[in-house]
Amino acid sequence: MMKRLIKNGQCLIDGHLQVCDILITDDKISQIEQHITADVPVDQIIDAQGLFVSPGLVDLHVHLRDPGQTDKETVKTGSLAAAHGGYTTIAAMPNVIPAPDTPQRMREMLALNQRDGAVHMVQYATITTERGGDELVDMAGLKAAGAFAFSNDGNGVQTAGTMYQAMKQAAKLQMAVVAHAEDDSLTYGGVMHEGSVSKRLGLPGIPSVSETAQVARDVTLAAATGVHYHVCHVSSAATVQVIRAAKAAGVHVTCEVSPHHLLLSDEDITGDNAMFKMNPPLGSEQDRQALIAGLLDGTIDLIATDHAPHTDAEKAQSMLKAPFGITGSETAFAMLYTKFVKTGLFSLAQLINWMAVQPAALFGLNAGRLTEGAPADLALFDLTTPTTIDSADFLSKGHNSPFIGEHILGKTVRTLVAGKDVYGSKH
Ligand SMILES: NC(=O)N[C@@H](CC(=O)O)C(=O)O
Ligand SMILES: [Zn+2]
Repeated sequence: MMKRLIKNGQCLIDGHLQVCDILITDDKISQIEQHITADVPVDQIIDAQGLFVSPGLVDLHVHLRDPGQTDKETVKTGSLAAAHGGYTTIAAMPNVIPAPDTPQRMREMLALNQRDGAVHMVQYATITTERGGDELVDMAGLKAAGAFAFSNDGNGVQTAGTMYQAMKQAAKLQMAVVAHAEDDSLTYGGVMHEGSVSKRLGLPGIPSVSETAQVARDVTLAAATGVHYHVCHVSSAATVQVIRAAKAAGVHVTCEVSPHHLLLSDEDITGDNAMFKMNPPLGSEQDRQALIAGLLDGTIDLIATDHAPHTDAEKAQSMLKAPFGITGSETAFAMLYTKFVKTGLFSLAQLINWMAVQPAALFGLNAGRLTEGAPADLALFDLTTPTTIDSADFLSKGHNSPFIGEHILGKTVRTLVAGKDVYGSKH
């Protein structure tokens, strides 16, 4: 038996930071007390003086590019990047090549995740074959093979009838449908949010109705089928309102917002810079305020990064040519802590609720809690020493972050998964 004692950390107890000691026995948390005087000798003492000891964060939306685009990321680098960000459980999106759209491909994907993942991983299957068209996957077979949920992320499901049939089957299997909502007939080849900024910059805009119209369709279908419908990276005020109304009507809908949509708006785009190109695009300042309000009133359930690494060469191109997506795993906690908790808009307990507790609870994952008997998945953050986000510190292959150079608090000091060090023990 391996016993490790985390001494003198600060834990959230009843919503407030209090000094605590945490005893880890093998892969579980065996005791949490203000002071643990180990009567049995421990194998190691980890000094957490002055550090925030958090339940490991849970990210329901990451892109690891493996197999198929390993110049952008691999399961190994992407999961290490997650660990660097304080995440101990991540859900990998299926837009890899080949996509996990059959039970056999799912088994191969899970074997790769198991072999190379530095943190706990769950895996999305696609909704349709090759993540497009209208041919539904073998949902029962994919569930039996170990799929976490179904998503065509990267693309919306264009045909209502296809989404309806997918939801019916997923409901029967008690699996969630996780939607990238985007109606392709409403995007007009845009590269950023359509509004005054896109006009000023002379760049083609994506009207936000491309997201809202599909979410409105889908909450109607979700009501009719009873499925758990989860909306990815909600980005506009109108979409928040559709989800708010659907929740009030009793539809089983949940949703996530990404850190970048909370932190940035199209007003931050001052020129043709692909570091600000992602899908859905950054909305207006009014959209950003509606996303914050949606989180605070419970319409938005959780925060997920949509970590989407691309190569330096791809993102050095014009907004017209570069691929959509920015990284997020390694910057999310520190950016949100610095910009929202330090400024008093969110409490630390709310942030941890959105980044760990809720994503686990809503999807039935055994994660996100710092309690006796829970898995020893922990992140230690330094909330007091100022640092600067430096791409040289990234473990991701991607450096496509608009937050490089930001001055932050909340650097990750150490991350443990199932009682083992996965980040920081040598740093
Ligand atoms: N968000 C993005 O801009 N890009 C994602 C796909 C996605 O989540 O839509 C990607 O895989 O690169
Ligand atoms: Zn998406």
